[in-house]
Amino acid sequence: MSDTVDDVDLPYEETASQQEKIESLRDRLEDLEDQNEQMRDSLLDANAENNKYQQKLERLSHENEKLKQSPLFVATVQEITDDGVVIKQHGNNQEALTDVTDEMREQIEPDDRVAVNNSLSVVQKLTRETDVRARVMQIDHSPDVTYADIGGLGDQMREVRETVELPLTQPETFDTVGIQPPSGILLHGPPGTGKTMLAKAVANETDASFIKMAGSELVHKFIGEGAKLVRDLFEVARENEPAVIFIDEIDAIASKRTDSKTSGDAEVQRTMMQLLSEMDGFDERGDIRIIAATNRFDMLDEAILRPGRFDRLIEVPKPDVAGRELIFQIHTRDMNVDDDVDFAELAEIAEDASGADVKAICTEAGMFAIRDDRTEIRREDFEAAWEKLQQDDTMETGDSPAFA
Ligand SMILES: Nc1ncnc2c1ncn2[C@@H]1O[C@H](COP(=O)(O)OP(=O)(O)OP(=O)(O)O)[C@@H](O)[C@H]1O
Repeated sequence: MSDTVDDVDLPYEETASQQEKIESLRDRLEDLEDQNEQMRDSLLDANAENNKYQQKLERLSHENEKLKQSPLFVATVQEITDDGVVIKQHGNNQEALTDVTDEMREQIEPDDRVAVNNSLSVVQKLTRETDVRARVMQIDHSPDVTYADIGGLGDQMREVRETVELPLTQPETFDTVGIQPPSGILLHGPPGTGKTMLAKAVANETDASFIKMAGSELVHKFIGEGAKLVRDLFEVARENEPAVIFIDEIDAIASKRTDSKTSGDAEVQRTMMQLLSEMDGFDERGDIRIIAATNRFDMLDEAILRPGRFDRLIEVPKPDVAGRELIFQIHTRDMNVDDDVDFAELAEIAEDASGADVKAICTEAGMFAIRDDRTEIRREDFEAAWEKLQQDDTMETGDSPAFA
């Protein structure tokens, strides 16, 4: 708006008469008014158009949100072709050819997992966070359990160290002796006896990542994905070498074959086969050790116990009286315990308690002291805690005194 009168191109000659100048200026004014009118119309049209697009955008965003909210299905990208994207749906394993936006096409690649809606359009690519594998697989780069935290499992600890720690820390010893280190070890025994702790401790003491997968979650929650998740598990371990893979509740994917031919069984079989084939390729696996755990040893399929697979079986029983005493000492390390508390005596009383039970007794004893407005935990607190635990357990299970 810096125009001054001097800049304006006057619509008349300097020599024109006053009357002619006025006429010319009036004409120019009319022209300008017309132009102004036209521009205002265009502006109004553009505004109306803009509103229309704005509304459309809002509607589409809303629909997009709705699409994302309605249940989505998980599929794996098989192939990206000029005709569209071939996806394989999880659950029914059916393949479908679907179209994707250019933007999505750039983001995805074969083997990616994607969420699809009812009409099988790809709505989003699953990232590691949203991806189920992040939910079935827990990766702990430095677990905080040490051997000193485990009470009463001397023999088991020695065996775990020999079979897991030695191949990781001194692989050359095995080369010199000319034997292959055991492939996988299987810890079996009642719940809450320290199987997970053993696996975590050995990972910690060898500076290995601890990668845990729960067998039951694998087959019950992520139907149709078991085999892929097992493949992913080993891939993640390779990315995080040295690593200890811990498969908890392995019975869920490796129980004896049943005669029933339901699709669920077929899925479990596929998952187990994948696990076996990963284990059979163990030689190339480098710094990865595999530990599995089960409370249902009797249920296991022989196939997983063959040489080269889980060929080292370690029983992790409930602690004996000396073990319970040690576990009491471990779990009261940071507690303000009265001098009159005798752990040997408590260990006698808490007969049949597992390590997890002993821990629960300690925590509960602390709660009794707090409720009684005390900061020191007395012998009667531990006794009351054990009583309570037994009662709770009888109410829950109707039988066993010790809970899992
Ligand atoms: N031997 C033990 N020494 C010290 N604490 C123990 C011992 N066993 C169990 N605990 C306590 O119980 C908790 C549960 O143990 P853990 O998860 O290792 O048992 P688990 O055998 O893997 O059980 P599950 O079969 O139910 O998975 C541990 O975090 C620990 O506090």
